[in-house]
Amino acid sequence: MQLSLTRPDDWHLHLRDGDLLEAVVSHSASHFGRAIVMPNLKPPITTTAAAVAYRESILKALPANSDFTPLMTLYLTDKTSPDEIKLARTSGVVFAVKLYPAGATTNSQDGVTDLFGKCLPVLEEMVEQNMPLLVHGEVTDPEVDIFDREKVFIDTILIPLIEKLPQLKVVMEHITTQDAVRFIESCNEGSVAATVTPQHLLLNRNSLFQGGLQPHNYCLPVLKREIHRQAIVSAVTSGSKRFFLGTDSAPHERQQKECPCGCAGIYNAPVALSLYTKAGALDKLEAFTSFNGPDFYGIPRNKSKIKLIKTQWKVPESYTFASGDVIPMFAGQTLEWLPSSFL
Ligand SMILES: NC(=O)N[C@@H](CC(=O)O)C(=O)O
Ligand SMILES: [Zn+2]
Ligand SMILES: [Zn+2]
Repeated sequence: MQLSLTRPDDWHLHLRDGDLLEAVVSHSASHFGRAIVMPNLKPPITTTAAAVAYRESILKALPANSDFTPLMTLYLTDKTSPDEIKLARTSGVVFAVKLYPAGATTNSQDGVTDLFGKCLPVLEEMVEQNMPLLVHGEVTDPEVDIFDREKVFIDTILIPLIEKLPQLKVVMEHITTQDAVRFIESCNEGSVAATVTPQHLLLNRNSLFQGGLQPHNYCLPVLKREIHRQAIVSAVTSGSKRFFLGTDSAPHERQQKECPCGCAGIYNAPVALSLYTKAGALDKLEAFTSFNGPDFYGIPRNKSKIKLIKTQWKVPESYTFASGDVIPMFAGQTLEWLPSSFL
């Protein structure tokens, strides 16, 4: 048995840089046509010039015959200027601007401290340029319980934001809660959408503690209760155009995960497509993986196809690269659908 899908895109991907970029990029390039590449490097990609240079290094790291296309993003700071947004638009290679609330996640220390106080002129220019805002949707107030940070972000930032700028295109990245699903469904289709990761679709917060602390299941926003996971599954299998594939594949070397203060991020690029099939409703899969994303971003769907073959395969325990080991999501487990090469 096999499934044929229009070649999918990944609308939320961390490719890193240097040795790690070289190590991981082919895992994404072998399954996906395009990917929205996150800008949270050290230092972050805050200018169009830096995005153009980063794009060049990604293209250089690709296998020779690959036609994978990186879609670049800018990292929003308190100091980003409206002119930078104009430059981004004219470059033709920057497709979105990413909002990291300062301190919310990996490499977010240069992020935004006060969105409405500092970034309104930039957001207005983004409306002008039809440039989407991608959000890591969590508040950073240490008083707010970590499991509530997404809901509080919706109530205190996202709802006021779309009231102020109803024409701004917004993607709520890596949604984790029933609250986020309801919020997205309440917004205008075509203006506000969400990406869904394999981990938030398949795992609940028990996976963090199953038989002991499981650092390779730790990501941000942190996994939530089962009722929230079920809401995410319903959203993805409903056929709604507002939800699309964004793996949030976020490689960290093993030592950075298995240590006293481990990094947040799950490496799922090699297994993501297989894992999304586990949500069920395979008849709805192609819209989620291959149609809803390009339709929202206003770019053409891919023309080529990829096959998923129904056969059992074992996920490697780890990938060993020159730069160190990276442990994939579902390491050592058996999966049912194997993505094959392009048709
Ligand atoms: N998701 C994560 O847990 N980590 C991401 C950052 C992010 O997407 O928030 C990373 O860059 O490692
Ligand atoms: Zn994030
Ligand atoms: Zn991410």
